[in-house]
Amino acid sequence: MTAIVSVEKLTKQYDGGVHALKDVDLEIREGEILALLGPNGAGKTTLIECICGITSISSGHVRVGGHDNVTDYRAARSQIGLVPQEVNLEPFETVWNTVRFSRGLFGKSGGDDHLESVLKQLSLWDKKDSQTRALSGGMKRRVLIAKALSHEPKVLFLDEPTAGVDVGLRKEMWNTVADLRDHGVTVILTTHYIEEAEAMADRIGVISKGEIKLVRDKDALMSELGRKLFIIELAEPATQIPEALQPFDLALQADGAEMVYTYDTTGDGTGITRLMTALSGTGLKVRDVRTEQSSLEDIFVGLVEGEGRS
Ligand SMILES: Nc1ncnc2c1ncn2[C@@H]1O[C@H](COP(=O)(O)OP(=O)(O)OP(=O)(O)O)[C@@H](O)[C@H]1O
Repeated sequence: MTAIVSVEKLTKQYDGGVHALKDVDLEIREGEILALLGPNGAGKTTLIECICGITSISSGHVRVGGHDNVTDYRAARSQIGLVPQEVNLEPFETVWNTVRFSRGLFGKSGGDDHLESVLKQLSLWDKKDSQTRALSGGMKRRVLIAKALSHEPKVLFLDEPTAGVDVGLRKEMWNTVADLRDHGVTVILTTHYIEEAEAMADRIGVISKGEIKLVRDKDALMSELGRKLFIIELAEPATQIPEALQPFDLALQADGAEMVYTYDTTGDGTGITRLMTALSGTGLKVRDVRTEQSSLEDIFVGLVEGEGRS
C-alpha cells in the first residue's frame, strides 16, 4: 500500500480551548476514495483544513506525497486540490479563465492540454467559453472540481460535496467522483450522509469528538453488516429450542415468544427453507415471521452516540 497522505498523532486545539482533533492517525492510499463520516462538530473540516495547511496544527505531523505540510509547505500544498463546500465562482468569468486562473495561483503556466482534459473529463468542455453564472448547479460544482484539479494535484479533498443539493444533483456528483477515481485521482470526502459514503467510498472513516473511531474497507464493513435476523413469532412461548432446530443456532427472545435466526446475506443460501422444514416437524405453531437487518447507520449511531445529529 502506498500512502499519499499520512497523518500522525495530529492534534488541533483552537484558541479558546476547543480540542477539535485528538491524536488522529490516518493513512490515505493512492487511488482510493475515502469517506470521512461524522456528525456536526466532529472535526471533519478541521482535519481537512489541517491536512491542506489552511489551519495550523497544534502537534503531530502531516505528510502529503512525502512532503511535510509545515516544513515543506509549498510542495505539500501543490499535491492537494481542495473543493470547498460553498460555490464561490466569479459569475462573469468564463469556465476556461476560471480554471486557468486557479492554475496560475500555484505558479504554473502552460498546461492547456491538462486543463482541456480535466474539462472534458468533467463534461465541461463545451461550456469552456460560458460565463459561470450561466451554468446549472451541477455544472458549477463540476467547475469547482476542475479548479481544484487545475494544478495537477495528486489528491482531491471534497468537503461535503452534496450538502444542501437535491437528490438528482447528489447522484450526479457521485458519478463524477467515481469517474475521477477511475482516472486515478485519490479522493477524500467528508459527509453527513451515510448513503453517500456507502455509494462512493472504498473505505469509510468515522470521526467523532475529534477522534477517528474506525477506518475500514467499505466491503468488509458491509459484509459484517450483511447479517440479517429472521424472527419467528410463536403462537405459544417456548421454554427451550427443540432438538431438531439445534443446528440453526437459534436464540429465544421476548420471554420465549420469538425464535431468532441470524443469517449472512452475502452467503450462498440463507438456510431459511431448511429451517422452516425442520420447524414444521416440531409441532410448534407459528404466529408470524419477520426479518430485520442491521445497517451502516446502526454502527454509525452506536459509534457516535451522544453527539450532535448526523
Ligand atoms: N475557527 C474555530 N475556532 C474555534 N473553534 C472552532 C473553529 N472551527 C471549528 N471549531 C470547533 O471545532 C470543532 C470541530 O469543528 P469542525 O468544523 O471541524 O467539525 P465538522 O465535523 O466539520 O462539523 P460540520 O459537519 O458541522 O461541518 C467544533 O467544536 C467547532 O465548534
